Amino acid sequence: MLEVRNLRKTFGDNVALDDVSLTVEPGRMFGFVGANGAGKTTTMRIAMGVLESDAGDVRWDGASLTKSRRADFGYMPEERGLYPKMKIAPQVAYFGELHGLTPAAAKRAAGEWLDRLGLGDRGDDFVQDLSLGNQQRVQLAVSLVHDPKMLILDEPFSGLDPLAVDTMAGVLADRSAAGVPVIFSSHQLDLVERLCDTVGIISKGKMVAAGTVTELRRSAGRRLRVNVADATPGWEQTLPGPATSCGDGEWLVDSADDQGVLAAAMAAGRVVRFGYDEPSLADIFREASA
Ligand SMILES: Nc1ncnc2c1ncn2[C@@H]1O[C@H](COP(=O)(O)OP(=O)(O)OP(=O)(O)O)[C@@H](O)[C@H]1O
Repeated sequence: MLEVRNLRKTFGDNVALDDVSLTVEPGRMFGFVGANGAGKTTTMRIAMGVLESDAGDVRWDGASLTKSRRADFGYMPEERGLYPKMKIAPQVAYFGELHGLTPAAAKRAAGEWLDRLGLGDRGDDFVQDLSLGNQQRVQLAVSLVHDPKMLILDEPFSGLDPLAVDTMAGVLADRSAAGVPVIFSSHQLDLVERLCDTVGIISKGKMVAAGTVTELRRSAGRRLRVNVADATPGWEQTLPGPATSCGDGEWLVDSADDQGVLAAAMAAGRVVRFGYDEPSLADIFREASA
């Protein structure tokens, strides 16, 4: 289990992280979301020991992280980190050896991961000759080649086509199912909602919400969605709570009085839609980041 506790980090006067904590449990996929500059990369860099925090600590399985324990982690940095003029298969194997695999084991694992990621026939190509999306697959192979105990990935899905997204998502889900804690940052909230057990929302250096998507939905509060065909204009003023128009006669109503909303709608005309509206992660994100 990875525990990030009370991190603080400043760059000059800029407070990049202010008391940031999060936990990634074994077999869980944690989606780390936040606007540009919110502090995701800084948090992950500190977790990987690339950057030092001013305060707070990072623990792995209950103990402080040391360099050698971090060697068991797989990391996809935001700035990536491949050698453009080196061939793909030897490069992935080289990173495996850096993490302690024997040359034979590293070569075998590199071949297996490149096959799995759809690059089995590109092993002799130079990295610089691959498309950006394929370079990203190689970067994923590099982060996985040594069978890491923890995966930390900075925007692994950015710039990938839908098929590559599916491949990447499948690999991460497999690793997570095998018990590996996985944390990744992303701006693709639909993807995070689909893949992650737990989500953390960071805004201006502070964690403003964390939990399962169900928990976040519950705390965001439910609203009623109602649509009345041919209603008299202004009927929404009879509702027992503030209403926001969604267009085409549909309204979102902030009210715990569901029967009161239904009664007002029925009095206004023919009710063609009525029910609770589950906020999407995008809705929750907008609210939490406001
Ligand atoms: N090396 C650095 N020197 C100075 N300021 C930095 C440095 N790295 C990050 N920052 C600042 O720290 C804050 C957090 O940046 P960070 O890169 O962690 O955000 P992020 O959430 O990863 O953003 P994005 O989604 O754009 O990648 C920003 O204000 C950024 O300008």
